[in-house]
Amino acid sequence: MINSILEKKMKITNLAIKFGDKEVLQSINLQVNKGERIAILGQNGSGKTTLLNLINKTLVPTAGKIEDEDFEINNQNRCYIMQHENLPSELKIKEALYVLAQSPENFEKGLGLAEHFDLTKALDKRFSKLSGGEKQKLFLISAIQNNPEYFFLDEITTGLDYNSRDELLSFLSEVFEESQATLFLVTHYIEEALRLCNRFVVVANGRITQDFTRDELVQTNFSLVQFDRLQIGLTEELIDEKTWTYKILKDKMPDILETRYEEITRYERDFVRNLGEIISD
Ligand SMILES: Nc1ncnc2c1ncn2[C@@H]1O[C@H](COP(=O)(O)OP(=O)(O)OP(=O)(O)O)[C@@H](O)[C@H]1O
Repeated sequence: MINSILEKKMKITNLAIKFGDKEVLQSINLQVNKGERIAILGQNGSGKTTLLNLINKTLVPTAGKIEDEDFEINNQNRCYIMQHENLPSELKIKEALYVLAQSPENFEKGLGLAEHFDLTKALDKRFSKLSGGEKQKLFLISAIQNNPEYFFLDEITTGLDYNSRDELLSFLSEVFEESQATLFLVTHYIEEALRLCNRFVVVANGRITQDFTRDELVQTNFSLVQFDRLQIGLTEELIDEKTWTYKILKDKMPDILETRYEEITRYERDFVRNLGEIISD
């Protein structure tokens, strides 16, 4: 079953886009298997959201092509969630799930998901009264109730505190464990990419400069500093001393720079996560 899904491919060739005179993406080449969960990483302004929007057809490229006949992405089978989504402030969660459900059965599924993910008590709360984490959960549930095959998630945990982010990531991990959906996730957070994705691509200088599967990361004994390189999208020669993450870690926790990500302690992990937040803000 999984094999037959993975045989379905999307092929992106020499994709480029300009905004006015500004060439944001110049030559993107990427082959995606259906069912992959891809983290799109890179510095601010590198073109991650633009790439996401080209793949989900919100934007039209100025050159190149996307061959995605095997995928058949449309408004019914995709969900697209961004940072700081909004709904009318007076709408209650239950009403939002109802309005956004594609059928009565899907609405029932939404209510079941709300119960499963501890939102039952909040069903009668108005949108304006929800916390940031509750809002993002609501958007995810309202999308998941419609059984999407494709997820386009753009910095959905930015601005959430540690506990809300942790909860949302557990929620999403559970969703993806039980589904064969394809995910494109734009994020600045190492933790988020590692928890949700099985492939990591970095966009820099209008191109994809790195492309790793999870297995490749594990086989190379990937350390934190290497992941930081990936995330920031610089080549080995340019990196070390020039990144803030590296400078701060070197100063505060020199030992963990070469420690394998899985082996660092919870405290160190939180430190790095907070550092990631400071840097990307
Ligand atoms: N509609 C638009 N019109 C003009 N310029 C745009 C438009 N959309 C994006 N850009 C520019 O394209 C570049 C890439 O933007 P994009 O949002 O894709 O980057 P990003 O990697 O997602 O950034 P961030 O990490 O800050 O969210 C930026 O310089 C941005 O200003």
